[in-house]
Amino acid sequence: MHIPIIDFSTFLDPSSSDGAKLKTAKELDQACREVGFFYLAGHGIDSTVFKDMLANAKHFFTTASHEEKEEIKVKPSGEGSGDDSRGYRVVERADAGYEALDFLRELETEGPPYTKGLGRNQWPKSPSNFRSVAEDYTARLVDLGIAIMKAFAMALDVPEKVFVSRIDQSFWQLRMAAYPGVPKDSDTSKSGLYQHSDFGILTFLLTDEHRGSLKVLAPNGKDWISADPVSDALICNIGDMLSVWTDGIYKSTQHKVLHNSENTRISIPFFFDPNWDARIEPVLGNSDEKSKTEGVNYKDIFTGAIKYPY
Ligand SMILES: O=C(O)CCC(=O)C(=O)O
Ligand SMILES: [Fe+2]
Repeated sequence: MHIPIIDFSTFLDPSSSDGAKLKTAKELDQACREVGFFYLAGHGIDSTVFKDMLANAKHFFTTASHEEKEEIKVKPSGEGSGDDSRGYRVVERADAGYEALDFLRELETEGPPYTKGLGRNQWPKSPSNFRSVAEDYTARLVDLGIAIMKAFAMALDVPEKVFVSRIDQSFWQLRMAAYPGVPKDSDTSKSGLYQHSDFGILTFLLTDEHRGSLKVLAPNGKDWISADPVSDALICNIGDMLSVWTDGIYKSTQHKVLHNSENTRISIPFFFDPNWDARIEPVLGNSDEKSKTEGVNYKDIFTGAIKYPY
């Protein structure tokens, strides 16, 4: 299996012809049907933004004190300003080990107390540009997510508004993760993330230079392929809800992290998800009954996926 590199610049360029845009959209479409993963180049985001994001995440995980981390840790919903999902957490399980910071779109809701997912973000105080860099990055990826959905609509011959009206207030989630370094002589890695598929629409992943940590399941269901970083490109993958939306034509491919280096690995997934109130139903009228589902409500999927404590 080969993870293709898609140059998206033609689609983003307003002076491109419809024919040229369709060609790019079809390349994307093919990657989503066959692999469910692709590298996105020509996305228009300056590499300094990537560098700043990775540097700020590394700064927080490697230099923040225990107290600073505790202060912004994820708290249960109903307790103070907690909502189960935003802030700092440590995962130490048999099948996963990492530290994470999660930020989500803030909806205009009453509170505190907050219900699951509907609270407010908790930002590290240092470095001082942490929040502005992350918010700038988020704004760029929200625009990119909408543009890619337009490309999918074009390639699939679905009216653009069917997709756009359900993702134009995307309930995005920005995660910064640190997978701990693993001592050379240790025989099992406790640094990683169990096999899974992402539950939303589209994931944009930015990682540091470590190779061999992210593994993607090949279509034969046996081989694991390393999805190593490609300079200045984002690693993208399809989530379960887009797979449902496209009658199973786009693959939400299984993947996992097994980190074996002696150094901390920084990884920053951005989950581009539907609007909080969106209902997603298959749109293609695919005649294959096996791929048919009734459809799903995003907020049910999200609240089902967030299981506090982690
Ligand atoms: O860190 C990575 O490379 C991937 C993380 C991931 O798959 C996830 O958070 O869903
Ligand atoms: Fe994932």
